[in-house]
Amino acid sequence: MTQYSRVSGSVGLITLKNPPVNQLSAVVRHGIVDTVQKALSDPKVKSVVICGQNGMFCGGADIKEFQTLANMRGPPLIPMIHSIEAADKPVVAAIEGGAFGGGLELALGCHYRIAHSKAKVGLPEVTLGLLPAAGGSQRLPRLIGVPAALSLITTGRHITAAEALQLGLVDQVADHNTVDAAVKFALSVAGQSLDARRISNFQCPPVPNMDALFEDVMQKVRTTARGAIAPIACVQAVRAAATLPYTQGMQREKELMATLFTSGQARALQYCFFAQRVVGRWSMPSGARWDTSKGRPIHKAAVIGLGTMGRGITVALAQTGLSVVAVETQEKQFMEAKKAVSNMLERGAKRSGKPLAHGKITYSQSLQAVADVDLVIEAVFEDMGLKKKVFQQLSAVCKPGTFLCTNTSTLDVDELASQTHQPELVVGMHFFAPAHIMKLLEVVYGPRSSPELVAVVMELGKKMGKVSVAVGNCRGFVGNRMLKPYRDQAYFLLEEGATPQLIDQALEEFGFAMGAFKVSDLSGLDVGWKVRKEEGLVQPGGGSGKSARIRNGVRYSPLGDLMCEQGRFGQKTGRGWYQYDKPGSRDARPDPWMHSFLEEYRARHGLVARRISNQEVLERCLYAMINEGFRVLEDGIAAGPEDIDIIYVFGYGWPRHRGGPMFYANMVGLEIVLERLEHYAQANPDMPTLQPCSLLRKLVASGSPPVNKWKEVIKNVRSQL
Ligand SMILES: CCCCCCCC(=O)CC(=O)SCCNC(=O)CCNC(=O)[C@H](O)C(C)(C)COP(=O)(O)OP(=O)(O)OC[C@H]1O[C@@H](n2cnc3c(N)ncnc32)[C@H](O)[C@@H]1OP(=O)(O)O
Ligand SMILES: NC(=O)C1=CN([C@@H]2O[C@H](COP(=O)(O)OP(=O)(O)OC[C@H]3O[C@@H](n4cnc5c(N)ncnc54)[C@H](O)[C@@H]3O)[C@@H](O)[C@H]2O)C=CC1
Repeated sequence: MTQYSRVSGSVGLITLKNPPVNQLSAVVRHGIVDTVQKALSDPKVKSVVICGQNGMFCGGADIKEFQTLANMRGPPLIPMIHSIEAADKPVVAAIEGGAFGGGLELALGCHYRIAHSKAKVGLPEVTLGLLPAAGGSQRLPRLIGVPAALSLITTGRHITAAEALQLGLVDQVADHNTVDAAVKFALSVAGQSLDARRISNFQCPPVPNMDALFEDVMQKVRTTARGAIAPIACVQAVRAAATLPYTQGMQREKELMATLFTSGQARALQYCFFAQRVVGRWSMPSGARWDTSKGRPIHKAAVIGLGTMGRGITVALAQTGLSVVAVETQEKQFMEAKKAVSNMLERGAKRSGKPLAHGKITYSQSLQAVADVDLVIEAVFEDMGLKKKVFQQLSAVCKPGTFLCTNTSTLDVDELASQTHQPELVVGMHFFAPAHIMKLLEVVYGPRSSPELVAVVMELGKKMGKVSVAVGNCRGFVGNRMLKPYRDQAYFLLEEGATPQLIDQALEEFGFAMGAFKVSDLSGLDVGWKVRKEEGLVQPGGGSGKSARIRNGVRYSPLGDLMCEQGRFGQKTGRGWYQYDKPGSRDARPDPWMHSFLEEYRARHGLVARRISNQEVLERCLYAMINEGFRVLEDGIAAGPEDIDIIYVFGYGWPRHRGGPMFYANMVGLEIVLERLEHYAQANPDMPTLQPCSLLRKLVASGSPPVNKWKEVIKNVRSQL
């Protein structure tokens, strides 16, 4: 709703009231239209202030209304904003908290904008697969110029009040009560001419070499968009602002929005927005939940092992303001880590403009140094024997009640918990490299893990700026478990006739940041090789005969092992599935050696290369992964499809505009996914990961309900077990 009052004698004060973020639902839009009308027709009112309740101006259109066009009743935003701009009394927006999307567009229709110093503003529509279509794409470039508007609109980034002031987006910044400041300001401008304040009448500030600017921006946007259409439409809309009169620009904005609005991409991105919030409301099979489990404050934390991961985790913890004890036993690593952490912190401070967190870290080469910490994150080598020893030591050294966490990427968290005196105080905190940058944190609980600990770790993840997803314990947890069948299929396709480039290109065209083989080169082929050797899967020389490509009755590809035997570990050795200029270089080039290697391999194993289509690459890699996702749901390892999708979007480079693997399956059609899996499973009886999982069959049998209804089917399936 919207509240109206007259304050200071002659100022009409309109307050948006719609928790949680005063989003512009139909009722609010009605309220604005009515109260603006009231203020403008009241002769006692000389100026108007629009603000939002609870320290928040407005979070934009009500995204929930976008689910169906039929929901979008009530006065449309565009004429509402026009009538504010056309008013003959000054209208001032008092921006506290934030003005985003339609909220900022509303403020741009006002004649003046005053923001609190802690407020943020932005046009994040692009992140929802849309563009600022309530005049934002036309007014913002007219106000702050084309280059700055392009930067804000194509990225959707939120900017501070200080930056907004510098850009001329707001007129004043208030340190104290913004509404009071706006009322005072409104009194001071009452009666003044508004001709120069209506942004739609402005000309865009001229840009030298405008064609070149737009070409350049479009090229950059196309590269980073990875197939997303909204950023491209945003550039086109701003171009219309720069080249067309306002009314025609608005027409173009409307046309572009109509295409975006009905696109599957907008649905996927809006699903991701809500899914990200759903995963914060975690639950455990025991019934413990986010709203009934209370954590306790963590003041001091420790990191054990300062290798690749430990360094990033130390930085992420220190940046939250915690005291951190960083432990590394090897002298060389110890010295290098200190320097590396300090550089990472400096770079982080430069990027964020926040003060350095150096002083909060103490370094030690002894585990004894962690005796008084509240929480430990272990990040030593991926070796069960070593980790067990470290957990036994931690259990002996740490004060009672200390939370013990492991950053293992695959090992059994329960087995580690069983090494300690208080197994209920052990969970996995699976960070992704680089740990201080990557947004995803998988929080892995076991059957004995205490809800208090899960609450603590989820909260800590939030403080570190992570998107934390609570999942159950199994090999590879959710992310790496689902990655295995995806990677296996990529290897099998190589055997059958594909090349690394062909497969990667298909996956990158789909929208992945990197194809499976580029990722493998980046993370190092030797990592998986070590694990496979420990599991007894590796036969020197790749083995021969029928058994060479079968392990435990299941198809196995020794290709990765053969690559490692040749020292081709990926980027680190300058040779992997691709070749690189030098070790450590990132520029992947196809390697002609690969052609003869694969030919020779196929000849040895009696395989005849065939043409592999992009469609087969996508179906086999993605549907195998999705099928495993259904198994993860069936096993209760993930609470719902949102958890899986968020893990993939934030941790594995899955294109956000495709919503995550489970949402994608829903978009494709579950019956189609099932049919294709059946087809491939029949052709490859030695690949059980292609055998459709029973949950997928049950979902199809129950009419392929939309993704937000899957939990009900899963509940029924699980109750029948
Ligand atoms: C042909 C059709 C023509 C149509 C023309 C329309 C053109 C347009 O211009 C379209 C738009 O406005 S699109 C909307 C643009 N606004 C945004 O993207 C802001 C989204 N919200 C945020 O970024 C953060 O919530 C924010 C920064 C605001 C606050 O962050 P916090 O971390 O403090 O809080 P959250 O946990 O994110 O959110 C709290 C609860 O609020 C819900 N929510 C947030 N924004 C919403 C919004 N705009 N609409 C509906 N619900 C919204 C959010 O879901 C959460 O609730 P729960 O999910 O229940 O927890
Ligand atoms: N590298 C990656 O991309 C990811 C790794 N992980 C997991 O993180 C853990 C660490 O991996 P990385 O950082 O890559 O390994 P790393 O080999 O770079 O670092 C491990 C560090 O632990 C130190 N260390 C070994 N024993 C120790 C002990 N008893 N006390 C103190 N320090 C000790 C080593 O000296 C080394 O510096 C592993 O469990 C791994 O599976 C998880 C996610 C991603």
